[in-house]
Amino acid sequence: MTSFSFDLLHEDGRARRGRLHTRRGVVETPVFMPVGTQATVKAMYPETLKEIGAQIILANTYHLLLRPGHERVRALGGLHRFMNWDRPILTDSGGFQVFSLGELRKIDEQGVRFQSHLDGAAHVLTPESSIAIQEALGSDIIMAFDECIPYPATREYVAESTARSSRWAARCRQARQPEDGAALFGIVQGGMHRDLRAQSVADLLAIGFEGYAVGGLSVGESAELMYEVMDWTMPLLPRDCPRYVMGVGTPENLVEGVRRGVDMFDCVMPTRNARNGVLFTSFGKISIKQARFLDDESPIDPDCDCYVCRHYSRAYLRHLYQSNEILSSMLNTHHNLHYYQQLMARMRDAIESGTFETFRAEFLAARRIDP
Ligand SMILES: CNc1nc2c(CCNCC3CCCC3)c3nc(N)[nH]c(=O)c3cc2[nH]1
Ligand SMILES: [Zn+2]
Repeated sequence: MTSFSFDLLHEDGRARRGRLHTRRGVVETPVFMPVGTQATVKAMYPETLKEIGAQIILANTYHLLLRPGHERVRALGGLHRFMNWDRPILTDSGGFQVFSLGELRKIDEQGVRFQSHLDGAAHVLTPESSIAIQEALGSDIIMAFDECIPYPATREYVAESTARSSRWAARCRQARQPEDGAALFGIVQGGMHRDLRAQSVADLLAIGFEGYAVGGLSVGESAELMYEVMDWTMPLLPRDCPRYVMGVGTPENLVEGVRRGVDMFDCVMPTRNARNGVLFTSFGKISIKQARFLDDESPIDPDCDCYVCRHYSRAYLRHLYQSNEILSSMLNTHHNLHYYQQLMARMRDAIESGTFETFRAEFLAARRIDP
């Protein structure tokens, strides 16, 4: 059983070009991971995900625990077989979704008690059960069970919650089955406090993980504050381990995160925005429902070489969206995910050739909206 490892191949300033070796294949970093909440990246065939360059996707403990149930997925051969995706899958541990989706919930030392947002049934997630669920799903990268601290929060709450997440992290390490080749990542908390972030990193390093995520960001804080927390936290993490910032972000966030030494990202933005008709381009976002696209025969982005931009006009995509056609979500998602993957591929190349700062300057200069 090949175990998990990370190669640091190039550095350009604090930007890093690396390679993850997982039990289900290699992942070139920096990488953007499309979100597949309910065992599907919405509106995308797995074959199309591969065509646009997706190397690894996310799934979620919270959703799959509730439906169809992790034991059912295990009995059906695991998540990869279930959804016909033979590349790596990273699973989040469920805590974040309990807070952002679940109804009534109660958090204590044991874990989180909550009611299903589907049928109100009572459930409990603990560090031990979250790990067991992710193992049952067949996850290749398992996330520690943590509390994503809301923002804003009192310093006292941040300190207490972060200390509890550190205790939970130790329980996750203990709960992991030995050597099944899947990796376990710790998640740094600490809110927006430099000393509490440093304490959280120290706690996790003492336990030891194959990779380290920075949690508690993209929770309503400004981009500047998010970057400041990255500036404090990245240098404290081991240089030879992958760093993953959870729930981030816009194309600009990805460029600024890579510049600060982040290797892995996930965000629902490209897929969710696509279904709402918001499309990403090299010159900024456009909302395809606008009347100005009624007779516009040009592609979404003249600089994009994706299947959608090669075959369909803005006028047609606007028509599909206005008509609430299923193909609208399919084509918009295909283009947005292709844009995100291309952005990451360009950053990987730029770091390799030592031209990341030039890439960043050109990326920022192009951000305007066409008249
Ligand atoms: C959007 N902002 C944000 N997301 C965060 C997430 C979720 C990341 N995305 C998970 C996918 C979405 C559904 C299926 C899996 C966070 N997750 C954890 N465990 N901890 C965080 O601090 C944490 C923090 C986060 N901030
Ligand atoms: Zn395109």
